[in-house]
Amino acid sequence: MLLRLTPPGQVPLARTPLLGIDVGGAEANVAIALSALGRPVRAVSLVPDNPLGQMARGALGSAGVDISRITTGPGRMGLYFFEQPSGPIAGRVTYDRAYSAFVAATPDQFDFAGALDGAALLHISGITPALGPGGVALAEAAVAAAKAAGVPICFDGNYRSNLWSAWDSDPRAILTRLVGEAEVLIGNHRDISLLLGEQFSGDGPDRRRLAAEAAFAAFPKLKLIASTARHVVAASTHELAARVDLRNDHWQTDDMRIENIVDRIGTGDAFAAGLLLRYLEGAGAREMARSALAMAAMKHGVPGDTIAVTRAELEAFDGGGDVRR
Ligand SMILES: O=C(O)C(=O)C[C@H](O)[C@H](O)COP(=O)(O)O
Repeated sequence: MLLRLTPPGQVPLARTPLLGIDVGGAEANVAIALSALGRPVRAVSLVPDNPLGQMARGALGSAGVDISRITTGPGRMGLYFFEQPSGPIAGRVTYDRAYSAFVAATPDQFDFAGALDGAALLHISGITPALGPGGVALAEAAVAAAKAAGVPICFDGNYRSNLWSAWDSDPRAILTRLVGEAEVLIGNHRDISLLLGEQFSGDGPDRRRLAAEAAFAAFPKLKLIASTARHVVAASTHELAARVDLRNDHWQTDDMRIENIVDRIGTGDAFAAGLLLRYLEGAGAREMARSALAMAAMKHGVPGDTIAVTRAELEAFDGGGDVRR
């Protein structure tokens, strides 16, 4: 978990007198979205014992997530600054999260086995190991505990090159070990290329199928691979499709055009929540892809890193439009 600081409007970070504050973090975003959709969710983390840690914990707690396993420890809260895309200028993330309380923690400070008691799934993101050796140790301990308890694992690649390049890391080796234990992988052909050291040729859906087949062959535990396909038309207009590959089936939705984007951060995590909601219910590829795409699409209209919509709101989603009253 970390806090996001955002200049209002399109003001550049270097000149802003004001910053808005939100709670984010890949796993936390999924936890909040799934909880709002009606799934019981428990979060495991460690935050500093100060108002910033309380804010992070509080965001999960007020969304109905079980925060009894979020403890406190010495160190700081991780931060990041986000400049929204603006016309021809790309958006930008500036991280300020080294030496966070979370990465300073060691696996023995967590009771992963206890936290996983009764769990249907462990969700973990590739951002956690990208944080440094401390993050790798925590991610590996959580995955080992899930494996020992027979709890399936969902791994969302979430590749963050700026985090991996900030230390002497070997992302391929680390991510390969984690994905090797996963039943669900959220990642596209580029994530799979990074894992396998192999490029996939072809266009769009063909390349994704080739990549998925290679990943299924390399990682025998994988049952499901899901990804988004994004086409950036303009800063505030994107086209988005969802793809789900099972070993014996696949589904790719049509492109959905999303205009007047308010905030694109957290759309991948909203996608993960929509996917997992239906995966845990045993839905097929088409239903999972549709639910994941609807959640991702809706997140583009919500400021901040997180989205909390109910199941009824997800099911009523029809691409937006006028005011309902
Ligand atoms: O970058 C990080 O370290 C974070 O965890 C902050 C954000 O909350 C997630 O990155 C959102 O991820 P997307 O859903 O892929 O946009």
